[in-house]
Amino acid sequence: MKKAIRIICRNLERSIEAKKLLLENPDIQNEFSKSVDLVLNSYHQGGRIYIAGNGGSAADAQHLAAEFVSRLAKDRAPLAAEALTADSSILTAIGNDYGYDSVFSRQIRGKLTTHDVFLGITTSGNSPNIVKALQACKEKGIPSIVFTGHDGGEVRKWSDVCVIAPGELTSQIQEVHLVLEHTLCECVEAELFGFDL
Ligand SMILES: O=C(CO)[C@@H](O)[C@H](O)[C@H](O)[C@H](O)COP(=O)(O)O
Ligand SMILES: [Zn+2]
Repeated sequence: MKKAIRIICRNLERSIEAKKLLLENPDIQNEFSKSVDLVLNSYHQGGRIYIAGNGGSAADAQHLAAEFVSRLAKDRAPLAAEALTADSSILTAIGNDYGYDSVFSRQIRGKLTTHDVFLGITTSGNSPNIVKALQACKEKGIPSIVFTGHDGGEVRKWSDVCVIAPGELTSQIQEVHLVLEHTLCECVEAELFGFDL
């Protein structure tokens, strides 16, 4: 029991430390602001946001898509958004027939237009299916954003906007990503629906 208390306090300190680094870094904040502009631009053109990630970041992709389509905090019209992680038939068919690295890139080729925007979430910045997804976006002229960590990894080379969350550990980076994701939705809905922030 005592051990659990020590660990929760340690983890809270770690989470606060990573978030504090973002609070003090205008370059990352500026890059984040570009991600809001890209998403707004897509909605203004009648497009939508498509989101993908692996593991905890797949859950984040679905969490964020749900908030766009349903709502974050205030009542408003639904916003079109889709997580590319949610259809087990599509994921298993592509995984089985073309390989796991292609699970997102093939959906991007099939579903997205240049009016849409893709958001990849990867703490390492090196998950091959996210790298391939960004390459597919480049090929098709689809705007792309990544929320990543560490030095930005491979995804940094292929994305239009790359927001690098501070933190040494995957969990810390994911906890910063969640703040970015909620803030992205909050900023987009405030702008589109005239909410005060
Ligand atoms: O949630 C966690 C760890 O907190 C894990 O499920 C984690 O998301 C998985 O290991 C992912 O495969 C990591 O992928 P990525 O963030 O490096 O792209
Ligand atoms: Zn996790």
